[in-house]
Amino acid sequence: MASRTIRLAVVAGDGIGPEVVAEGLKVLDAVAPAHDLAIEQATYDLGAARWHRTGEVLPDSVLAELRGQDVILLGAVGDPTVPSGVLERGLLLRLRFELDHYVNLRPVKLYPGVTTPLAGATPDDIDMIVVREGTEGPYTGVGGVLRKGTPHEVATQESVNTAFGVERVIRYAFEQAQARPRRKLTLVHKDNVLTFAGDLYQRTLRRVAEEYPDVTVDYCHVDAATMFFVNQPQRFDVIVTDNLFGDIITDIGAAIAGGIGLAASGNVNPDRTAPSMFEPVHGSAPDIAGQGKADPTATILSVAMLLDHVGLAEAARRVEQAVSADLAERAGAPARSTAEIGDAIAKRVVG
Ligand SMILES: NC(=O)c1ccc[n+]([C@@H]2O[C@H](COP(=O)([O-])OP(=O)(O)OC[C@H]3O[C@@H](n4cnc5c(N)ncnc54)[C@H](O)[C@@H]3O)[C@@H](O)[C@H]2O)c1
Ligand SMILES: CC(C)[C@H](C(=O)O)[C@@H](O)C(=O)O
Ligand SMILES: [Mg+2]
Repeated sequence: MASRTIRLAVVAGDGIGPEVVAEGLKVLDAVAPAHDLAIEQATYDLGAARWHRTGEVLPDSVLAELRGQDVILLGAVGDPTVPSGVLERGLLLRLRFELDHYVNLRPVKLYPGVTTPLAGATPDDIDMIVVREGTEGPYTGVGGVLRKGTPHEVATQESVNTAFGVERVIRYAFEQAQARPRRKLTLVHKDNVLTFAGDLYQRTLRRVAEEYPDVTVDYCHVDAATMFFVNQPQRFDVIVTDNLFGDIITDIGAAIAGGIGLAASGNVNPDRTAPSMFEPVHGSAPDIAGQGKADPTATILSVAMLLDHVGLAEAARRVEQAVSADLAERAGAPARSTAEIGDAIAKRVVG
């Protein structure tokens, strides 16, 4: 009998979600035996198909079951046949909010041999962690619409930032920065315009910084940050930022580190009061769904983050090394299908 069992909830979701999740699970199954790990897997049918069939997005009973799991692996949600926001807000964001995923952890890392659009950039130049706030900011849904459909319509969407929420994500970012060789933390915001929220982030950063004297603190407006991602990515080590800015800069991060098919993430509840959820940064990619073209690497790297989160650092390293070795051989090689990439990485994990 395995010495460790993890209860894993799988929400494959829409579009390429099921395709990439299948490969993530393939690699997880491959790595488990060597680490004496058993996976108790529960699959949850959530997403566009269920919504069409039943009108349900995330029933409370399913949410309650998910709370009882150790960890969640999610593919992607969203479908062109479902009104925009129904699944994104009702399923994905509801999970992040209800399970208190206040850290959205998004590494931006160029692996050796991967082609980047940044001329001359090396893996040393692109190696950062974005700590994106996950439960506040403009994502809370506060706001509304007046006189809808008239020429006098007014739509508001407020950014909600609490002292409690800002401090806990900043503390987490300091811990990340302190554990890395460069020990540098950059706040990315827009405090010259968003003066209330930006000021709360700035004051909190400076107060918490006193407890981390060995971490260098820096600030960058988000518009400038998008530019520096492209022309000076080595400026960044750990970034802490609000929910929306973090969403945007991590797509840029994915692009500079070899593409959205490689970008992994974790929706982390650091206090472990509910299961954390790991998922690729990308969406359901309806333009390539069902064609075996999706790159499952982001999901497989998210599985590595998942393993690390549940305390299996050695297994996580093994998966990351297998991915890195696979990536190193891709340049110039013929394109492979989703399953072929998953097979190759699973084989390396075992071998
Ligand atoms: N976390 C999530 O579940 C999540 C994230 C982003 C978008 N979405 C949703 O996904 C749907 C599509 O959104 P979008 O088109 O803006 O973003 P997207 O990330 O799905 O796709 C953007 C582009 O990247 C490509 N791409 C994405 N993942 C890829 C992969 N693994 N391999 C190769 N190419 C890949 C797509 O083909 C597309 O051209 C929308 O409904 C959106 O709301 C969900
Ligand atoms: C689909 C959407 C709600 C989501 C976000 O904005 O967080 C996505 O873009 C992401 O990056 O995970
Ligand atoms: Mg996004």
